[in-house]
Amino acid sequence: MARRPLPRILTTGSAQIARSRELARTAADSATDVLHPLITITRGLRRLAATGRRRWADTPKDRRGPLLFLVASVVLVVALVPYGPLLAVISLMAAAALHGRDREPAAPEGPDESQVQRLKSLYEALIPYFSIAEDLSPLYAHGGEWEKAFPAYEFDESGRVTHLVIRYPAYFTDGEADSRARIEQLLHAKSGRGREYHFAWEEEGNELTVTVLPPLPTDIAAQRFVTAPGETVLGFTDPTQVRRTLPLTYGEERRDIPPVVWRTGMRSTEPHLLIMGQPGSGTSTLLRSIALQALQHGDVVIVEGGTGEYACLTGRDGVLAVECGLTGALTSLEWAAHETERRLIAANRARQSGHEPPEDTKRPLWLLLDRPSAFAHLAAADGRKDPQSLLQVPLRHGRAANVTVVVGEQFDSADALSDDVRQHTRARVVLGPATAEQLAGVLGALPPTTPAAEVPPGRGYARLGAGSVHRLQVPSTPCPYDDTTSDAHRKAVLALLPPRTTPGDLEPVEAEPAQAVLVKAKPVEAVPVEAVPIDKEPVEAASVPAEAMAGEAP
Ligand SMILES: Nc1ncnc2c1ncn2[C@@H]1O[C@H](COP(=O)(O)OP(=O)(O)OP(=O)(O)O)[C@@H](O)[C@H]1O
Repeated sequence: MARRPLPRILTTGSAQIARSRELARTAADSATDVLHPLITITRGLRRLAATGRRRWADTPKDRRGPLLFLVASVVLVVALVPYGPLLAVISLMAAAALHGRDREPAAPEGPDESQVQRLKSLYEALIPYFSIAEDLSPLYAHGGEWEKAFPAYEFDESGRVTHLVIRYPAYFTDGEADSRARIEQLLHAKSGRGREYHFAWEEEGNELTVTVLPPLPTDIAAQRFVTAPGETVLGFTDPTQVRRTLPLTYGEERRDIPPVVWRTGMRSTEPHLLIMGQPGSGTSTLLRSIALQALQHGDVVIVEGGTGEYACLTGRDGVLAVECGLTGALTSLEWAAHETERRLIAANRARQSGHEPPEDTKRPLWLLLDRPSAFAHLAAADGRKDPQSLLQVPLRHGRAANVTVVVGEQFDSADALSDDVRQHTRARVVLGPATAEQLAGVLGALPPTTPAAEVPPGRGYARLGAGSVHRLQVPSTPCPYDDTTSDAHRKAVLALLPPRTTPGDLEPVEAEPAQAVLVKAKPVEAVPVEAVPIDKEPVEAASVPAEAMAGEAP
């Protein structure tokens, strides 16, 4: 069959067509330039009309009548005012021109080339971990589709991953800490260097969500936190796991930050705290912060074996003792052990007789020990008791007696901690740089985040009982006599100190108001004393049961 010839225009006129196309395009461009204001105003009018329609649809039916009346009145007034209609038209055109302007060009969708490259290399790196030979249609395979494995991703301005959802096959052993750790290490090495990543494993959906965590704020000064009695703020954390926030003052600014709140007292499941860290990591600062909060509602005994700098607390209302020497430490802790027993016995008696526990058993008593291991060494050299042995009763029975023990210690002296301290401190904090072994040893679990490249003082992790591990930043609570720290932060601490009530050099033994109260309370029961005409001081009558109580204790 003979071929039909092509129309002439297609065979000979291609150059002409191209020229005509060019001409048409230029004409269209010029027309667009000329008509641009008109196009903008038309677009604006369209948008204004759409907004008006939407508003009308959103207006409840019962309000439409009055609205219509209002609009009609405005139109009438405008129509009657001299030049009103002209002004109205000009205003409408101006508003339309304003609304009709071109909006910001939409950001290009999907990752750019370098981002695709990053995701691809991450995908390739995960293949050995997320595939097995028996899998006939593996999600992870060389040359496979990374889009299926990474359903969601976000990048920062520098092109680094800030959020990534990773799908993995159901046979991956995501319940095993080692398997998880391998993936977390790989992701950190490949895209997280210098930043902290949070890993959320969703075992049911076989998905891992990786999120970059912003650094925790380091500029929070000591202040009165909005907490209930029995609550102590250890520091501040990420909003990912803590729903509660505290309103905080930052100079003149106010911000809401999620806190790590530790509950103490009778109903607490973690009534005592252990803080571990490297030298200079901020353990003394945290102890000072706890002391300032504790003094709001209770009494504090401080035993200092390091360079904790608690001089600012000496002689303040509620501070029963600040001990730096072995003898003082032993005396204070011995008293604290007896006081715990006394409180227990008094509370038990009250319970048995169907009364409320006496008031003097309810006031919280805090024993704060900074580096007690320093005394262990001294005591051994001197052939005396290790002060830590006196913590046995407060640690074992403190919860029922409202006695709380906080121990701060350095990693290199961890061996010197007594078994009681290890067993009964269920609230744990690690401050400063720490290895995975150290973190797991103290917290009993690894944090769900990668280690920070730079660890500021007061940065670490907290775990309350069997709860999750939280990142933690302790509020800056410097010793106010330390003039190397910020003036504002020192002043903030000074403002929180209770007034001085006793001379700074008083011995703790003299500061035993609780026992004195008990002694005075006793003669009420000792009715026979009143019946017999003996004008003895009640102190003598009461001193017998007080001693007997101490003797009864286990
Ligand atoms: N949360 C914090 N915010 C700001 N600075 C802090 C914080 N914690 C500690 N620092 C600063 O770090 C330094 C060391 O703190 P601190 O004395 O509390 O550490 P430490 O662990 O007790 O060490 P050491 O036992 O060697 O004294 C101090 O200068 C202190 O001001």
